[in-house]
Amino acid sequence: MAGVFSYESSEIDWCEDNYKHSEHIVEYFNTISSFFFFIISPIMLYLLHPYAKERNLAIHMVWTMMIFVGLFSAYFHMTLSFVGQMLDELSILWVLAMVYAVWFPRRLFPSFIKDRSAFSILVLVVTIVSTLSSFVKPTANAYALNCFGLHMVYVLAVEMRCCNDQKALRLCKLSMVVWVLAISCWISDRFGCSFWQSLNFCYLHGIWHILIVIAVAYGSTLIAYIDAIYEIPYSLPGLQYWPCDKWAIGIPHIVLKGTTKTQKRC
Ligand SMILES: CCCCCCCC/C=C\CCCCCCCC(=O)N[C@@H](CO)[C@H](O)/C=C/CCCCCCCCCCCCC
Ligand SMILES: [Ca+2]
Ligand SMILES: [Zn+2]
Repeated sequence: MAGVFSYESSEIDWCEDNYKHSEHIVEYFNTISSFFFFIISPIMLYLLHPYAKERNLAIHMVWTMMIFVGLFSAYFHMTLSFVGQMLDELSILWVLAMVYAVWFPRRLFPSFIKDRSAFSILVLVVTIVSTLSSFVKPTANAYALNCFGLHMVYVLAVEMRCCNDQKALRLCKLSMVVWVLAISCWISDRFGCSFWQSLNFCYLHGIWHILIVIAVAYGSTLIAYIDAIYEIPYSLPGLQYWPCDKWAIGIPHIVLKGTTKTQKRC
């Protein structure tokens, strides 16, 4: 039993050299880069608050759980233990489940689903089954998670087809580019390690950590914006960048220019 906690008990070993910078941390750069989740998550929680307050406070679960993804990712790369691997992957699975439950467009629900509560129960059942199956062949989990990720990207692309808001279209292109770069780093680290070792550059998985957080921040804001347009249209949602809207890059967030629940009551 203790074996599952022991260093290097996971079948997965990323390209970065083990114990290169510390005798206690197996993959140093991969561990350090996981802390990027701790920087972005509180900012996203703060920026999404006006929209979450208006729509549903459960939305905050997404970025709260992302803090745990960062924590478990750091623990996994620090130890490369089997427990670390499962915590890392299962935390991602449950964030994805949360994203589906709160943001999956109602128009795309299967015909036998009546409302979002019924859809959330379906997501919960699928997630529990996936959690149990993840112990059958743990090396396959990461590929399954990327397939769910790919499905989210497809949903976003479908939703953006009839959008003519220039700011949203630009954000969509940017998030897709960052996601493609991120997934290229992940695949290249997994399958092209000997090439990167010959160049003495084994940091692609750490770069993936940084890029995927940015892609999720951009993509989740966009899907939340589309959700706000359909679900709380009276609040006149718009997109803005933090810290300065005029800058070419920044962190996108939703601003509500119309009435809110509290104003409606008055
Ligand atoms: C369409 C917009 C929806 C955006 C919301 C997507 C929600 C994504 C939920 C969690 C993503 C966190 C991923 C971070 C992983 C960091 C930990 C890590 O590196 N783990 C690896 C082992 O160390 C493991 O091998 C990785 C497995 C693959 C995870 C796949 C996650 C899919 C992410 C999809 C992102 C879509 C962004 C869309 C932008 C257009
Ligand atoms: Ca390694
Ligand atoms: Zn990782």
